[in-house]
Amino acid sequence: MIRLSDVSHSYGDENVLADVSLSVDPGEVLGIIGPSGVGKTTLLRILALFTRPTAGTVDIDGQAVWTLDESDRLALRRRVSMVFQEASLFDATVARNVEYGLRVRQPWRERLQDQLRSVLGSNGTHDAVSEALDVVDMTDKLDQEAHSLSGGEAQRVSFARALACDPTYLLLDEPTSDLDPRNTGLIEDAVLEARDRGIGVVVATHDMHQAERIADRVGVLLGDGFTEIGSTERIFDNPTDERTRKFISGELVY
Ligand SMILES: Nc1ncnc2c1ncn2[C@@H]1O[C@H](COP(=O)(O)OP(=O)(O)OP(=O)(O)O)[C@@H](O)[C@H]1O
Repeated sequence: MIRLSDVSHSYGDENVLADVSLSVDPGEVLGIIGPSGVGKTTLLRILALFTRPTAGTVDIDGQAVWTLDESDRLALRRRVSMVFQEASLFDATVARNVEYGLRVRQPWRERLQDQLRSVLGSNGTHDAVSEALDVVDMTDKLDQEAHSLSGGEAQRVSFARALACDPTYLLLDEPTSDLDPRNTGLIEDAVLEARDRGIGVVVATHDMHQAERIADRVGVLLGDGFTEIGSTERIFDNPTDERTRKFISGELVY
């Protein structure tokens, strides 16, 4: 479990998050909804251990990550994959892009072992790469150059790159904000497949309907913290906080 307890974060004088607490379990989808600029990316970066919060604690499986030394923290960080809002692929084929994600996440000992024993499947592609591309329906584009992909395809490859590492936790920052309905549906299906594999998925989105479709629990980020966090059904059908109710009904416009 990743757990944030009373986490606050500021950039200089600007307080972005205040006393945020949440937990993410393997095998669930947690949706973080809130308007643009409220701090969703900051929250994901804290969960990914990229950003150290100004205050509060971040635990992974009971270990307070910011009290650990660098190498122990890096070992925990390898269990978390993040997909950014913009797909950032290298100038190489789809397969190489996904494989690269796999390699950089491997501890050097495993990389060495992989080089010593053959890890290639019959078609010359690492099994984890093919499987991850299959989840996003991109196996037929293995050899295509990344720069020639459409925006939706590139985002699906980014997703596959994150999934191929076999993370315990997968963090997605507005994964479909610029995508058409077909690509959005493919990514949403892939999120559910990741969850069914036992991965804990966090999806930050300003699209509350997306959260309603795919999340098991939802946290509503308004102002500098959660107005509430709970089961998707309860948050959408019976919010206890007035600001949540207004945000979900569209009365609260940012
Ligand atoms: N590195 C940084 N330095 C200074 N301010 C920052 C930094 N990163 C984010 N901010 C500020 O923190 C606030 C929250 O930003 P953040 O990107 O976390 O929000 P968001 O909810 O993800 O927004 P969006 O949905 O538009 O991406 C914004 O006011 C932003 O300008």
